[in-house]
Amino acid sequence: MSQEVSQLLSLITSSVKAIEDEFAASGVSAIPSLNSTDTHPLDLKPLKPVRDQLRILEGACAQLCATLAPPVCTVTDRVSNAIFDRTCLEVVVSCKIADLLKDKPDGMHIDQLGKAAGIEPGKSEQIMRYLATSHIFAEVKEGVFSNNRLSIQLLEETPTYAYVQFRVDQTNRAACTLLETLLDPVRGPSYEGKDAAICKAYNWPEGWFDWHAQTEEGRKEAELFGRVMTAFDYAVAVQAVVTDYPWRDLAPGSTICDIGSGHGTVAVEIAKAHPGLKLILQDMPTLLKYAEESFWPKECPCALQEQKVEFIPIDFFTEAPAAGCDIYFLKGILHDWSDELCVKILKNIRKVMRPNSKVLINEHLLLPATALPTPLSSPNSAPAPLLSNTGAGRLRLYSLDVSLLTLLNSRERFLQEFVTIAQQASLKFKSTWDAGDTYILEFVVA
Ligand SMILES: C[S@@+](CC[C@H](N)C(=O)[O-])C[C@H]1O[C@@H](n2cnc3c(N)ncnc32)[C@H](O)[C@@H]1O
Repeated sequence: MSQEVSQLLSLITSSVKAIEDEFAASGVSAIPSLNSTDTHPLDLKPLKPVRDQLRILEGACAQLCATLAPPVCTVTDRVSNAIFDRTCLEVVVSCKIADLLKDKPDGMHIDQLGKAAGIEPGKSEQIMRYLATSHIFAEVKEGVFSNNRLSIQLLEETPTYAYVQFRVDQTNRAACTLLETLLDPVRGPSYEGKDAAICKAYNWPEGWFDWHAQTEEGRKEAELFGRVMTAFDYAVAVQAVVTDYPWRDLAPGSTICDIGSGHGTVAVEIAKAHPGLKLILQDMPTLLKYAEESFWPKECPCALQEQKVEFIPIDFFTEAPAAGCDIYFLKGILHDWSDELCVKILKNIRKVMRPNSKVLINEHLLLPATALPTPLSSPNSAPAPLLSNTGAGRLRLYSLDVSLLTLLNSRERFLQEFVTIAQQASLKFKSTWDAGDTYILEFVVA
């Protein structure tokens, strides 16, 4: 066995053992079978050791398979699977197949299921078997399909359903024009939102968020996008932003201003965990309307009753946020915009900060995909022989990066890039907090 293969194998063994230990310590030691529809407390709240080990496991498994499999298989599979994963998910989400299988633990025969979905049964079977082969849905016996732990994520009531709809439809249409956009003499070299692939695909004169703000169709889509962000937040273990940053050290009554809050997926969790804090959510009016009228009354009615949460519309390029807050929190905001526009947003915040206010920038941090050891100064770390960015263990970040390119003509950044941008708004870097897949970067008045 080559040294690299044996190192990868031992990473797989040690990470699986560590994850099993965490399941045992969680109080619900049984790991649910993939073919059940059971949930586990760690599903939505994976602890830091589980997340760290899972990244290693995913990176090592993918690297081992890519090392041992014939290269032609890996590359041809990659392109076919990408196309047909998307296509088959589009079919099952549009035909609401997970909902048709709800509360049917013994599954449905494909004749009955195809008929209910409105698709010829033989053809439905091809779609369902492809997905069951990649563990989304279970084929309980030949020709009989049921939900499983993955397919229940496709029930219409879940945020993941909205996420899949958004990706297979709007993102996909935009992605199909990416090559043409990259080679376009005007759009190719531009970093302006209005020149993104999505604007070419839909013929929009302005950028994606302008479309959200300015058109009726866009406002409806913005509401859906709030649900999309909730699913994404769960996928990047957003709970860690709440558990791994010391919010508890803030004095009761301290105010956190969540800028570009969306519905406030994180803010709502902070409000539940720290009811003494005050939250101010600032975003476009459409998102705040849904947040105030639907999301918060369901998720955290106490915060509304006790007036611990306020909703204040903002255009963060032209207006300063609420003055004098203890914390200005920006999650997944700066990665949407060019350096120049990020400086504009931060300068607007800087204007209203008190001397001891903090700015928390919650973002992913890029690392190169080299096979070299991670620099010691880096907040990420991957054991050899994994890629320094953990490869498949962090692929979600790099697909998000290409998604930002496609939808907004923007990109994820390296730590030093955030420090440089913040300096231009007279903010000084203090420290980094590890929060799930993302990091919280703390800045103070320079
Ligand atoms: C990627 S989402 C992040 C949402 C939320 N922070 C989260 O992580 O779930 C970006 C948010 O910025 C908001 N946004 C975009 N342009 C804005 C502007 N000019 N002023 C205020 N909010 C804006 C969008 O409506 C959206 O909710």
